[in-house]
Amino acid sequence: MSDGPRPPVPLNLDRVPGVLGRIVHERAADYAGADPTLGGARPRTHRFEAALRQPGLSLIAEVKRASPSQGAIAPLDPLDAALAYQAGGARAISVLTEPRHFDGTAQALRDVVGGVAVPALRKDFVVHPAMLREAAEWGASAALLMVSVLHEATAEYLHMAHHLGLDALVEVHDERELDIALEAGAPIIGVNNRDLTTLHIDLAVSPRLIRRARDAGFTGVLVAESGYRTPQDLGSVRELADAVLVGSSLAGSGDLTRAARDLMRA
Ligand SMILES: O=P(O)(O)OC[C@@H](O)[C@@H](O)c1c[nH]c2ccccc12
Repeated sequence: MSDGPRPPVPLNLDRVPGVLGRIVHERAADYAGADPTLGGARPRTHRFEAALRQPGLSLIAEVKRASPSQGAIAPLDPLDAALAYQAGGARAISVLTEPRHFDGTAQALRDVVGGVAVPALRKDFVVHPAMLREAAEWGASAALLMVSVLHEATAEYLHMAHHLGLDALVEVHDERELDIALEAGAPIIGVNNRDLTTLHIDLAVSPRLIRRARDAGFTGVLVAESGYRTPQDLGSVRELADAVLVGSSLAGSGDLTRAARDLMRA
């Protein structure tokens, strides 16, 4: 059996600025020396993509216990939180696995995968092929790939994710990154309203880049990410995006099922 795509050229993480730069350097150190081989190809189920393609705006609800911008959010039990989100109508669950800034763990993802019916996304700062192999081994349906980190290696990482049977949420924050994602042939593109180098949120970013993607003829799935707290906030993407990714406002709400339901009420 083939070992799949060749290991990619090393990433140049020194170009990544600010808070994001610090985190990706830490993650790269965590995985320095890890085995980059992927193993044999796994069948793609497109489960994550199918969940987001359902009619109406799909909710990806995030298990987020802490963040660099807010510090501690809530001491959630990951599986309880995911079940509550699912009961509130979430069509997919995003699980942070980054340990230092987001209080995430591998076990959180495994617990969620084992306990919910909807697909799960590994939300981490992927800087090494081993992180994708883990995502597949832990049962995730998808992994996050950030163009701001991977740059011209985005297509290669997308190919590796697909080889492992994973869908990829390819995240962009500006026009240049969007063009890289489109060029890479990403079937699912997420537009982050938060600039991860400064943590500043601008809800105008998602509608702007989603329009640009559609104008360029993109027929894949588009996800608006970050900063959504009220149904009114969703107004600017309701008719544009296929899905919205929401973490902090749900995770810190105290009643996750109700918060999910209330947010998505048209
Ligand atoms: O908590 P918020 O503002 O609802 O955002 C959720 C999600 O978009 C955010 O956690 C996120 C988007 N892209 C990321 C990349 C890494 C870590 C976290 C993220």
